[in-house]
Amino acid sequence: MVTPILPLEVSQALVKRRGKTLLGPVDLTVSQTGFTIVMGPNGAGKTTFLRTLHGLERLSKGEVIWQVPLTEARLRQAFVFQTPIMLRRSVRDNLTYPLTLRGTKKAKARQLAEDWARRVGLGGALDQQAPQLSGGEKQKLALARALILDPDIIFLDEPCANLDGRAMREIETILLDACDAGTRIIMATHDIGQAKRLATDVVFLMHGHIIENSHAKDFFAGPKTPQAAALLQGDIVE
Ligand SMILES: Nc1ncnc2c1ncn2[C@@H]1O[C@H](COP(=O)(O)OP(=O)(O)OP(=O)(O)O)[C@@H](O)[C@H]1O
Repeated sequence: MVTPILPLEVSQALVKRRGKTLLGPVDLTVSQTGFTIVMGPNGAGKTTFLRTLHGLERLSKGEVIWQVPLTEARLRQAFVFQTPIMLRRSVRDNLTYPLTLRGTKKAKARQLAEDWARRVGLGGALDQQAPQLSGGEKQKLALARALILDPDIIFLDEPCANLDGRAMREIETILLDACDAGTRIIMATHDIGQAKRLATDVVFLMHGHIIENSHAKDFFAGPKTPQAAALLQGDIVE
């Protein structure tokens, strides 16, 4: 049996750059299942927080501990950036590339690429050059490219920023399906409606600190902090 990589234990994690604290110290346990939405105003540290969990940020102090060795944990997680970077190749090649890098046979990789392209609505675009796709299509390709590796956990940094309602809904459906299939999801968003539609729990950040970490139902029914209450009311939170 494969050892689960979760729960993830974040202990006193601190990220400082040039004397400025960007994040922390933060403590958090990421459970094995669920859809965590990370909220907070601009500059609160959401991106830094996601990057820290994923292992992209050098910690000034503290630890991020997976249940498996780090080299293995790295291979079993994925990150989707707000502005995805596409290979200057076809949609098909963008999808097969991460697989062949990991040793998947060419025919199998092509098969999976075709399956995933279809699942995200890009079945008709397999031979199109990826950089020529629309913003929403690029985001769907970025998602497929992450999910094709069947990660245990996926981090997403505002994947729907600048997308219209239809593209957003399509991406949300893909994410909810992945979550139902057992992929742990942690996603930053500014969109309160989206947070309500997707979250099982919410991490609310202010000035690099987690000031709330609650079940989504509790958070949206009655946030514990005035900052979160203000944000949910549509007030400006700084
Ligand atoms: N490499 C860096 N060096 C110095 N400061 C940084 C660095 N990266 C981020 N910051 C600062 O850290 C703070 C947190 O940034 P971060 O991008 O994590 O916030 P955010 O909540 O994701 O913001 P937004 O909602 O605007 O995307 C900001 O004040 C930012 O300017």
